[in-house]
Amino acid sequence: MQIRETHPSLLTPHSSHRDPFLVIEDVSKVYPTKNGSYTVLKDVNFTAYEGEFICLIGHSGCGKTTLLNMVAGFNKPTTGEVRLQNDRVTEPGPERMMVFQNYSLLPWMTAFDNVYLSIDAVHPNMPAAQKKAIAKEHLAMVGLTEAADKKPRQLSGGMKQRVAIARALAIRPQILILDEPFGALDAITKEELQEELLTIWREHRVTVLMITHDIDEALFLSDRTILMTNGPSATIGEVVEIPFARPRERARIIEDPRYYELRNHILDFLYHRHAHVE
Ligand SMILES: Nc1ncnc2c1ncn2[C@@H]1O[C@H](COP(=O)(O)OP(=O)(O)OP(=O)(O)O)[C@@H](O)[C@H]1O
Repeated sequence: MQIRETHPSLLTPHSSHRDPFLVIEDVSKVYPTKNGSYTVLKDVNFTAYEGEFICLIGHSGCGKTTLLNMVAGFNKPTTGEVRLQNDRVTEPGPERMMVFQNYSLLPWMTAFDNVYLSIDAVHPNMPAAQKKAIAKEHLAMVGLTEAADKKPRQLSGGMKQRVAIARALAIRPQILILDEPFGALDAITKEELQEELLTIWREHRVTVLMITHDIDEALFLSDRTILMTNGPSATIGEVVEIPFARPRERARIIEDPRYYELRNHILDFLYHRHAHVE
C-alpha cells in the first residue's frame, strides 16, 4: 500500500490481532458479453474485521457494486471466494443486508409495513407482537415514529433512506452493505444521516461496507477506505487508514491537518494516478 510509504504519519496501528471477519480472497469477475468476455474485477483481496466501518471509492463503472453484490450473495465470483466468519458466501442471507441508493421500498406499503415485512420474511414464526415491537423500535431509532403510517410517496428522500436503513437493521445483520446510500440526498440531509449512521453503527456494533463517491463522507465515516483502480480488471489499489479518534465531530476533524493530507492523497489517486479515461 503506497500510503504506508508516502504517509507513514497518517497510519493508526492496524488491528491484526483480531480474527478475520469478512474475507474476499482472489476474487475475479468476468461477464460474458456479445464482444467476448469482460473482466470487471481481477484478483481482489481484502479482509475486514468485525465492527469495522469500511468505505469503498472508485470511478464509476470500476466494479464497486459488482464487488459488494458478491458480498451480499446476489452475484458469484468467477474465481476466488468471499467468506464471512469462515463460511463461504454463495447466496443472499439475513446476516448480510444491502441498502441501495434508490431506497427500493415497496410503494404500496407504509414505512412500518416495509420494515415489518422484512422481519416477517426472516422470522416467519416469531409472534406478530414481537415483530411489531422490533419494527417500531427500528423506526424510532431512525427518528420516524411519527411517519410510520406514511407510504413512500409521502416521504422525503432522506426519510425513505431512513426506512431502508431501519428495514435492513431490523433483522440484525452482521454486515450492513450500503451502495451509495446518500448519493441522491441534499447536503444537509446527507450530513444528518451520516451522523445517524455513525450512532447506529456504534450502538449495533455492525460491520459496515459502504460505497461512496464522496471523499469527505469516507473520511468522516470510515476506519479504512478502499481505493479501487479503474476497470477493466479493476482491483484494490490502496487501503487508506483513517486515523481520527471516535466519536468523530465533523468540525473537529476538518481542522486536523491530516484531513487535508488524506483528502489530497485520495484525490491524487483518483484524478492523477488512476484518472478515468472515457
Ligand atoms: N450483468 C452484467 N453483464 C455485463 N457487464 C456488467 C454486468 N453488470 C455490470 N457490468 C459492467 O461491469 C462494470 C462494473 O459495474 P458496477 O456497477 O459494479 O460498477 P460501479 O463501480 O459500481 O459503478 P457506479 O459507481 O457507476 O455505480 C461496468 O462496466 C458494467 O457495465
